[in-house]
Amino acid sequence: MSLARPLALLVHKSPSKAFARFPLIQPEIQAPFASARRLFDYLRADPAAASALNATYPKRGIIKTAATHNASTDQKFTIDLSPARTDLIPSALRGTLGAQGLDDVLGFFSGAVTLYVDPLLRALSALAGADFAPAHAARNLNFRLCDYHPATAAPASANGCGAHTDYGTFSVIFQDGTPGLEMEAADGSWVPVPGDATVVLTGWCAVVLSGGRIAAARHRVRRTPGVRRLSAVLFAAPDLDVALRPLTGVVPARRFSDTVMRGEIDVRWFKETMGKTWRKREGNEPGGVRVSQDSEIEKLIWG
Ligand SMILES: O=C(O)CCC(=O)C(=O)O
Ligand SMILES: [Fe+2]
Repeated sequence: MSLARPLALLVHKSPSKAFARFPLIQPEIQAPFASARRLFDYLRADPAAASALNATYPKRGIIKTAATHNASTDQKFTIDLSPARTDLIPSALRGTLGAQGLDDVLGFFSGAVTLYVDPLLRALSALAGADFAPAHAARNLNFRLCDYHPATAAPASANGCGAHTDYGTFSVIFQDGTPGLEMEAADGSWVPVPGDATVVLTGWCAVVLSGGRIAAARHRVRRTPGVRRLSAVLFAAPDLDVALRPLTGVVPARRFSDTVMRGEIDVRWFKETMGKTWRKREGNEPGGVRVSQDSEIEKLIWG
């Protein structure tokens, strides 16, 4: 019924049969997981350092540890960075954390940006039949480290990260070799992704900009009790002032809501609105945990 083509690339040496239909590319860079682990361990052992880091971004904080006391939310810890946030860290703290793994982590993300952002924007442009580059000129990027640590409020829970669709254009997920990431197949079943694959997933903004010619990939992370898993994710989204509607020149593959077609939603508003339900699922904003944030977004986008 729809022409939508999901973009799910796996960078994996020995592709499993389940992903044979996806294009595969060789891994070109590895995330520094020993350094990421060191950074999480250092910040969790030193609450004063964690508070000092969070004070550089008082709106939301940088390291999030709600899972230590909240059993019903995602059972993970995250460190959310961006080029702008990193610049706000005072130099003494930056030096301390740099030696505790942050330098390696930021060096890695900067290499990943160089290697992945332009080629992936070109790939999406080819799928959509319109140029994605102008809407991404200002580089609205976020870097996230996830630590699915066994010691959380619900150590036996399998819920590492609830089912969701990323809000932006694409996300590149680097994994430490531990399985747990799953992608939703067309029939609604969950397909495990090999733990050593690097995965490129598209998000809601890719769906809208491409006029529905690119689909978004719903995914989740399941935990194995007692097993620690780390991931590093590079998120790319359109510039905040871009109107969230099909790019000029795109013939929509399906009907969007009038709100979207009139260009009434911009990326800043969409990110803020989606982020709210997101943070509830992750336990970083008060409110009930929603079963699905995606149905609400679908209503807004498809009308
Ligand atoms: O940890 C992972 O593999 C995925 C994390 C994720 O989907 C997210 O943070 O949006
Ligand atoms: Fe995600």
